[in-house]
Amino acid sequence: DDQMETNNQGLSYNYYEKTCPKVEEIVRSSLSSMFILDPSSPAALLRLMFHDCQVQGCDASILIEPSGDNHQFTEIDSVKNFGIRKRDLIGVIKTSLETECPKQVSCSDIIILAAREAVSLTGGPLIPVPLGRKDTLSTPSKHVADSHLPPSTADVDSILSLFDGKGMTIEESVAIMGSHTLGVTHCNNVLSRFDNANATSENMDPHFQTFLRVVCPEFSPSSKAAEATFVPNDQTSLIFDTAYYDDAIAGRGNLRIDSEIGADPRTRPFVEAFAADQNRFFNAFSSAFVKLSSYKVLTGSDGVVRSVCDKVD
Ligand code: HEM
Ligand SMILES: [Ca+2]
Ligand SMILES: [Ca+2]
Repeated sequence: DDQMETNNQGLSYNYYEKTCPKVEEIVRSSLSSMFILDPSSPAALLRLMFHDCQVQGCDASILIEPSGDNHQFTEIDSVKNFGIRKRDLIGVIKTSLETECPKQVSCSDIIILAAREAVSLTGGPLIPVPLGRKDTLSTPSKHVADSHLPPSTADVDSILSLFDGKGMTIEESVAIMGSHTLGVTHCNNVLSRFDNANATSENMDPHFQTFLRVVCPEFSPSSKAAEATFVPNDQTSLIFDTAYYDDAIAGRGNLRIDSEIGADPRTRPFVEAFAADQNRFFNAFSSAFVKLSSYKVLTGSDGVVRSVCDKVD
């Protein structure tokens, strides 16, 4: 029948059935070749989704390239977006989709589908995602991005309240942090862990601390060296698995949150459950992913389908 099943946010699981039936297939096949060329790109695309959704909702605002007078003052210039990479891959997929079904598929849906493939193609669950997001025409300021993206020193309290604001349970919040099973952290984001004056160094295995100090010696956090050196996010940083939770329990988390989540009495039970049961992690991750990717979406006439992802035209 023609009736569309829509969720609370006005998204639906068969949104492109008539206008671009092959959309999921095209995104998947474009990404599988891109991921072979650079196996670190799934991590970049998963983080890209989080940072887009966190600032003004999942509306592809993060792809807008600063131009003219705006330069240095827009979303992507925020220091919190340090390390965001591979935004251009969304544009490449968009170009293929414009050939197949012109002006139909939004850049914001492509970001979500790319993140979904990042998880699936690295060994995680294949998450059914509702579609129908529209793109924004307004560019958030650097200041807005600074205030909505979490600092690298975020603690358990702050992430629980951040994800609670997206309707997630504690179990789902612990699951979505499992995104750090992929990718890297640059030394500039790690150096605060050596600062014993604040609580950021808690729950750190001494051997792991030694490893971090070797990879990230005492450079200044703003130095080129600190921004050019990185550590893997878990022992299997190209594979979507539960090793992140083993590391959190053992005190081998790179960031304060990756460590504290393994020690805090509110989160530790879920960290242990996920370390022991991959299915339980994948199920909780999938429902958390749908909540995160449905956050403050534009639908219908509230937004547009931009024809080029990095420009508002
Ligand atoms: C809310 C608490 C979070 C904090 C404080 C946080 C912080 C960070 C930081 C500081 C990095 C390192 C960036 C770099 O040095 O290049 C990072 C990497 C990453 N984050 Fe998060 N993150 C959080 C939540 C999330 C969520 C919800 C996702 C996905 C849904 C995510 C996905 C990733 C991925 C995949 C990477 C690796 C990126 C790459 O290799 O390029 N993070 N995160
Ligand atoms: Ca956004
Ligand atoms: Ca992993």
